[in-house]
Amino acid sequence: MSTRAWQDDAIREALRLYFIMGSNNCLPGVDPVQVLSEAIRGGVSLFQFREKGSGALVGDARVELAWRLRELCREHRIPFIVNDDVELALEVDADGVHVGQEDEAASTVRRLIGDAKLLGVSAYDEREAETAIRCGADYLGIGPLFSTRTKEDAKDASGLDVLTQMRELGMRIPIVGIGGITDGNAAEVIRAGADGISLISAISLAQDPFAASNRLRQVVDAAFAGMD
Ligand SMILES: Cc1ncc(COP(=O)(O)OP(=O)(O)O)c(N)n1
Ligand SMILES: Cc1ncsc1CCOP(=O)(O)O
Ligand SMILES: [Mg+2]
Repeated sequence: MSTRAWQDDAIREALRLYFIMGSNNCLPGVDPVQVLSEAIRGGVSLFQFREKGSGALVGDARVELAWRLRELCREHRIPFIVNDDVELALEVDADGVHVGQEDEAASTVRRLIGDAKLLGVSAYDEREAETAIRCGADYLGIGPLFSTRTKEDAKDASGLDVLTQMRELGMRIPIVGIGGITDGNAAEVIRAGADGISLISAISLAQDPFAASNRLRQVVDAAFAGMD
């Protein structure tokens, strides 16, 4: 029997609108705490702190921002995930960690964080997905599905067939799509088999993060309602 604290249905619900952000993803002069606050008000269901890449905060400033965003999520009962950095996740008592293929091995991360925290793993194709599941992933981030300018070292866009094929192969693990997702293609991602959408720029660079996340949440919820 699994000793994991998170049930798949609760994970699927949390994945619906998964916002990822670091301070360098925001418009110049815009406070990331304000962006996340507005995004949560608009319907974000899960948040990942991803402070990396050019212009990212480092050292104490990075940890300080993690704490502020972590507290905001706790206040609103939104799970808080840390990208890449297990030590930081443990320090701020995050709800989980997300790692990719170039990061610390998923099996090691699972051992370090235990069964009470969520483990998200990125996968580009079915083979990486199968390995991630064997290594203890609670959910998969599949992508980039569409082309993205946000991640400097992103692979080429895969398109949506990878999602359809994973479901056809019988993979039932909670899945979130990532990469170039907007309100114009979000419904297709859900219809292809994802439990939710994860995105950065469609919210972090929006003039109105509340309106952007509200619209995205409506598109996702409508796509699920249309599949009933
Ligand atoms: C939900 C989600 N899916 C995929 C990723 C990408 O992870 P990774 O490939 O490790 O790349 P970085 O984000 O670390 O640059 C993600 N962060 N979140
Ligand atoms: C972190 C990450 N992993 C694959 S694509 C990507 C960036 C997603 O950003 P955007 O939603 O702005 O395309
Ligand atoms: Mg990573």
